[in-house]
Amino acid sequence: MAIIEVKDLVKEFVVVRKKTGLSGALRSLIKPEKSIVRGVDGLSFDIEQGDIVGYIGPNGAGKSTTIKMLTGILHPTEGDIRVCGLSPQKERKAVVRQLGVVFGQRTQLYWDLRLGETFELLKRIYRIEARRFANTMDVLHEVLRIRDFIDTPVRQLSLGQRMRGDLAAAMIHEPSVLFLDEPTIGLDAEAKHAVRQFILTMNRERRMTVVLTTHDLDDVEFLCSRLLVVNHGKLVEDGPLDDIVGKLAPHRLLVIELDREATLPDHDRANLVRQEGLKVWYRFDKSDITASELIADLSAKLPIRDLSVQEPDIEDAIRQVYRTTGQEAAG
Ligand SMILES: Nc1ncnc2c1ncn2[C@@H]1O[C@H](COP(=O)(O)OP(=O)(O)OP(=O)(O)O)[C@@H](O)[C@H]1O
Repeated sequence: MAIIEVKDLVKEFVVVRKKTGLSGALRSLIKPEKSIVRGVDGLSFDIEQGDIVGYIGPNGAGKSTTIKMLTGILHPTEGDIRVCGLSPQKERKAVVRQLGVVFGQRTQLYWDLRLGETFELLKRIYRIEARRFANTMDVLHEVLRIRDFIDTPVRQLSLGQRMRGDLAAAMIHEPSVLFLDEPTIGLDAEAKHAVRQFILTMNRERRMTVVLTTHDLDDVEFLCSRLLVVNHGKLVEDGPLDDIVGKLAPHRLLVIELDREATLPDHDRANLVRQEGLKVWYRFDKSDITASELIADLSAKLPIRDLSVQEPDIEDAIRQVYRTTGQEAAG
């Protein structure tokens, strides 16, 4: 059974259109002009236990609204959600025990407490038995190296330390699902690496399901077995990163450096797209011919000194999904 089930989910917001000028402001006050914004527009998907799923899309696509509904913070306008078989809205307390939530842009730690005091407080809130708490803390110390700043007040932590503290706090009650909203935002390369390693470790060792919202495609590449791409509140792609990129950008380039000038042969499954001196570029589709077949064909006809295969740029491919699906949804 899927650990997260989402069916025909819709969230509408009522927004008041403000008029300009004094008379407009007065009119808005007396007779406000309201309109409806669909933040989420008919989403359906399932997530299996132990998956790490990247939930991505451009600004305003509906990611945070979805996460807020999955965690019970917002109520859907329509549709059904089950997390661990429970409704986050109707059985909020029971669901919250199963969830860890981290928002990269906003700490959930207590600003005035030392980090260790925050953990003690959470231990009481979740009524965690002392030995279990000590074991979890040992694991968290090992993976996140939080011992160095456990006695520092939260307000004095660096962004990277604070994020490690937030991740640890989200894990204290050993949740089955972890929701991460931009967990690497603003972090330096080392801190990003630490966060990503932590997510992988928790996933592998505890079979923890992770739903990750991010604009950082390195997070996606490093962590996610599956991507859900949303745009204008709708699901527009669902599958492994490689499949999505392969579908949108199926072409690869074979870059050949020649030993000397030669007549460049045509190929029925690859196109010669560029030539500069002794360097030539052939474009081919991975589903038509493999790189090794093409290399074998061409090396029989060309004096090759060196060669390389250029994969499509992931960032370009994802930008293309956002652009094309955005136009479709708007049109
Ligand atoms: N409280 C609200 N009132 C009115 N409109 C809202 C509210 N919250 C979200 N929206 C609208 O719903 C849509 C989806 O917003 P959401 O914050 O879920 O997008 P997002 O994908 O998380 O974007 P970002 O990547 O910028 O964080 C947007 O059009 C947004 O303006």
